[in-house]
Amino acid sequence: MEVASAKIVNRDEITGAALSMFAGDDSVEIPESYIRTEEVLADEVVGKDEAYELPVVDMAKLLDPDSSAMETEKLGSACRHWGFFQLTNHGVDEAVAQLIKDTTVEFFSLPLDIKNRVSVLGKGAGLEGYGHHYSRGRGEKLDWAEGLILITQPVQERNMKLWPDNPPTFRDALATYSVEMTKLAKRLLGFMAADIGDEQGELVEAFTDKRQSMAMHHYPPCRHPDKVMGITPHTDGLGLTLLLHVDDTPGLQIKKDGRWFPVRPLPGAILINIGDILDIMTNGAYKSVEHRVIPDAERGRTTVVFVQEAMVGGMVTPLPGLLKEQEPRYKSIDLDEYIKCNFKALSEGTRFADSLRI
Ligand SMILES: O=C(O)CCC(=O)C(=O)O
Ligand SMILES: [Fe+2]
Repeated sequence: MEVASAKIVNRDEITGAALSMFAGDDSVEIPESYIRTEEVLADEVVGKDEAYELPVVDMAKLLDPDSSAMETEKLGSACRHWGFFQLTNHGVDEAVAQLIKDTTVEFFSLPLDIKNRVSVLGKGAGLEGYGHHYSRGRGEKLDWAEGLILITQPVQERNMKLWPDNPPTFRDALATYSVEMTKLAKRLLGFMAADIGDEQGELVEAFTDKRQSMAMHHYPPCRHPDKVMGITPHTDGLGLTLLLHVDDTPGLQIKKDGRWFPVRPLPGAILINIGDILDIMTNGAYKSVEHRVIPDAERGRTTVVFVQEAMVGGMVTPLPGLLKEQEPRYKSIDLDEYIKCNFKALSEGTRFADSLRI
């Protein structure tokens, strides 16, 4: 990540005490810094008794000329109304996906001193490395999770000192999966472009050869899931997010019409969501939607999340082609400046993209 942005982000180190607590050691009382019952219970969670369906988009149908138009409409509707969808038949090599899943589980199961070799506090790290997620405003409460964040593309921006060499498969598994995510994002963006009427290929171009980063999250089970948060409510500040569920433990919740909708992981699917930059680039047509994670009472949950950045000529801006027929709904801003402001706002518990609205 940009060195400039890295300094703004505050991530706490994972301590031995935190890991014992995560492991369910009852002699360790959950410290105040993790307790946020009021926040967890503040808004209603849609229960099992209410039927709802998160959009599912089928890449095979997008690619088939007979069904492509209808499926593209479905994709567009998901991006406009939910900001999230599960992508099936995504074409990511199964062995590549399995290897990154196994590698992620292996990494998190290593002893703390080994994981801390790539700690957020070491080797000049800021945003990158192993530790807690960012502390985000609201009294700087800590999330009930351990995580590893790394820049994966462009290759010359990789901070190899923070790429674990244990498990030994880690580096290759991540590099290979990163290429798959780049390809998948590009393919998907092509259909999004068709949906928003971007005829000049501006959207795909905006994402081509831009920075990609990844976050691996491990949310240990918590016997008091209404007291702690796995990840604080947020929208994704960057472009497009692609999330791989390593297991079938639920936990992610999406905000819609003031209520939290739990996501039921769909085996084999990749969960896609719109980040703030993509919301801005589509001039507000696609929604970057708030989400959070609540740990499960019984089972741990692990995810591998990839994030693609985007810009047009160095700027975060509604696509110029769209502005020929629409008034801009967002101000334009230099990408580096955007990233700095985005992380600063995150650490203050606010959302920078809101301040760009016209
Ligand atoms: O792990 C998850 O389900 C969500 C992770 C997330 O929201 C993020 O990395 O931005
Ligand atoms: Fe997120």
